[in-house]
Amino acid sequence: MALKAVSIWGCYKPPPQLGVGVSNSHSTLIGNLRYDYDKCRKWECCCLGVLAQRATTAVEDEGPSVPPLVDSSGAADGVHQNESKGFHKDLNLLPKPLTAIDISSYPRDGSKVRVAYQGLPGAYSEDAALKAYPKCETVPCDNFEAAFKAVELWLVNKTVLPIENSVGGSVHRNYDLLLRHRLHIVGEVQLRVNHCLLGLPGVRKEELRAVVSHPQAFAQCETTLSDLGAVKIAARDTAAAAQTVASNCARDTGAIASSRAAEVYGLDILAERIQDDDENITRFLVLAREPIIPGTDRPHKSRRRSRCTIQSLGSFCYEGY
Ligand SMILES: O=C(O)C(=O)C[C@]1(C(=O)O)C=C[C@@H](O)C=C1
Repeated sequence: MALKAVSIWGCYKPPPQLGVGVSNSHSTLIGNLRYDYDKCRKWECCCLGVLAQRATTAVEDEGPSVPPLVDSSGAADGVHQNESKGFHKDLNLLPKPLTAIDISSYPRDGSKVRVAYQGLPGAYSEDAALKAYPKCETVPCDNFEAAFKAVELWLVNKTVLPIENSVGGSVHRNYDLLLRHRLHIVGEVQLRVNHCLLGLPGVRKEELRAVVSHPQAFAQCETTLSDLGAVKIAARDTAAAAQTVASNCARDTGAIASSRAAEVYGLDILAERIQDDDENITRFLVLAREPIIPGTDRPHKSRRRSRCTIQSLGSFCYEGY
């Protein structure tokens, strides 16, 4: 799903998100962000259809991987059986059932890797997905649960999720989700998060009475927030906060989000790098259905060879592996 960084005034239509709405205490403001669940379901079904079709095509293109069995009459086994039943089809030409390898994490037909993330276009999680896979197709999801499900249902290849921030600490909910789902950690992305204060075009920061953002972003920008003295309103992600300000035309409300979110939702940047700690890093995990199996095709060298190997194996033993 390609993103266009265009101004949203009057015409921005957010792309469909996977998943269902989450209740929020600021329902009047945030409620506008919810998408029609039926539309999302239709979109999911459509994606499933496309994926299934793509996978089937890939298998058909490959042709038979095993040579047909030939009986004493010289006829291929499948043809022979079919002819005896009155059919004239070679069974080997029929599409084979899909296997996990057919729909691999790197599609064979050259199509893009699809990476799900929680939030709207312009969220930091999308930045993390694009940092990990610069050419990927990012798929916005309504919540983390939906991002996990998108991988499990083969709608996407991978998902990225924030796991901890250098200032705000651990994202506990995501540890729970990691335990509840059977996805594998296949990578890690460290993203430098530079928060901006955004507002409607022409608004000055002194005019702001409220600020919308993700609770993690609030935790990372406490000094700026106390200087502003504005009321904090929680949003599901920082891009949703930017979208809320833009779509409500709220001149007295700002958002804490990225400079990319400002571009996507047509907002002005009122202040940059407003986080308390300049080294504000969020660590994201990349999850997939299949684990990465370390290769056994190459020998691993060590200078002090056997002694070193025994020592390193010993530390695994010591740690109880
Ligand atoms: O709100 C976003 O944009 C997110 O991607 C979520 C999130 C988080 O949950 O930690 C990611 C990075 C920042 O630390 C702030 C928020």
